[in-house]
Amino acid sequence: MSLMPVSEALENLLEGVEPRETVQVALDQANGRFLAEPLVSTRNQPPFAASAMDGYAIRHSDLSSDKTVLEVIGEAPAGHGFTGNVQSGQAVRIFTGAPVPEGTDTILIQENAERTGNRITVLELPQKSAFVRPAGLDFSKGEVLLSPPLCLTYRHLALAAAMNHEQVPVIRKPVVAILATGDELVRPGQDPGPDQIIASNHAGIAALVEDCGGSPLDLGISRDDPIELATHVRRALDVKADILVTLGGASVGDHDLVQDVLGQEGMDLAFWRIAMRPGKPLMAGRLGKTKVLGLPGNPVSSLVCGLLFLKPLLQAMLGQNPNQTSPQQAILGADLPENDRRQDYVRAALSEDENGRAVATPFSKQDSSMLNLLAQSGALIVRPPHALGETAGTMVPILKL
Ligand SMILES: Nc1nc2c(c(=O)[nH]1)N[C@H]1C(S)=C(S)[C@@H](COP(=O)(O)OP(=O)(O)OC[C@H]3O[C@@H](n4cnc5c(N)ncnc54)[C@H](O)[C@@H]3O)O[C@H]1N2
Ligand code: MOO
Repeated sequence: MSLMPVSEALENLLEGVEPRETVQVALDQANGRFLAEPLVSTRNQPPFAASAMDGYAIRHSDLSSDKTVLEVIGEAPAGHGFTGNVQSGQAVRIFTGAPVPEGTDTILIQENAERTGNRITVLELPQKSAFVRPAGLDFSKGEVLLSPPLCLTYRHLALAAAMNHEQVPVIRKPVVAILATGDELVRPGQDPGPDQIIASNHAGIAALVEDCGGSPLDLGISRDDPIELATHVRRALDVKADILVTLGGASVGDHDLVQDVLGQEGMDLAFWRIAMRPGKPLMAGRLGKTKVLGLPGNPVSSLVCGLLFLKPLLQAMLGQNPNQTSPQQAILGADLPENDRRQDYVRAALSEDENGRAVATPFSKQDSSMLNLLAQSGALIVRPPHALGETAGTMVPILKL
């Protein structure tokens, strides 16, 4: 049986995937969303020369090496500029953020002025233009300040607000319909029958989808019954899901019906079975405009395939560079045997040595049903097909979890 290499499968999956459409969302809905179009400033910031300190707006040319005395002729709080023109020998009381009055060019901070009635004495000479923020210091009208690809965070949203955008154009969240399959499964919180287990993959994959910026849609659990499976699959198409993720039923057993049913529903199969462990029975295809990703049922296989395939697919749909999970290096913490023909993703504890370097120590058990070990793992050690045995202390590529 030939197995497709991981890199080829990923390339195949991402081929021709375009970012989803642009939607406008309010700033308070935009955190963590992906910017769809360049954001252009609609104004200068600050829009006027503004004081950066509380003090007095003065004319620098008035200052002399002797103690200069100036007459205070008015006040400029933030939001209320002084309207007059300041002449030689005059000053205006000013506060942080207020426009610098006409005729003045320098701010004398109040700590360096002694005030008596309407007069101030300059105690320390400021530099010319001290504490004046020129108009447009931060940015100017027409400048492109934010550009895709970009995941909007608090910093970008504050800037978008300062540019006077009430809404921002973001890429629509891809909808990922998630369908678990199997007679043995019940939802978390339910009482399983004697031969049943709790469906865990759904919770993990839904969280991964959210982390990646997608919108998970719970299609529930289908029994191992072709008619029930087909009904669930059609629901994913009815809601125009961008991706249908099936969990389980991907392998070769008599009750692994997923691929047959999807085929009957019209799926174009792109690939099935890849040279990867865990995750060999991974399947991908297309049902109309919906991408189909059939993840293996074994929980660790499901989640590792989610990380390696579903995540990049979502990144591509969100206009991001989908190669963000490139491996880092760590010191191997224990010997590893020779690898077979499947690229291996070895669950490993991550620690630091005395020099602060990352150490990845593989767990001795690697069964793909063991979620507890995956939860304890800090990294996956990536082992290419047919890698030779490696001894502790060598450098190995890892994917941090
Ligand atoms: N004869 C062969 N048997 C198997 C092969 C093979 O090549 N030849 N491949 C094995 C590999 S590798 C994997 S991985 C599994 C995956 O099989 P399926 O995708 O068909 O998954 P199921 O058989 O439905 O389930 C496998 C296992 O996982 C449990 N499961 C399923 N869904 C969930 C869920 N949502 N949450 C938690 N656990 C789930 C299920 O109960 C099974 O224990 O096939 C091997 N067999
Ligand atoms: O590929 Mo399966 O995922 O080895 O357990």
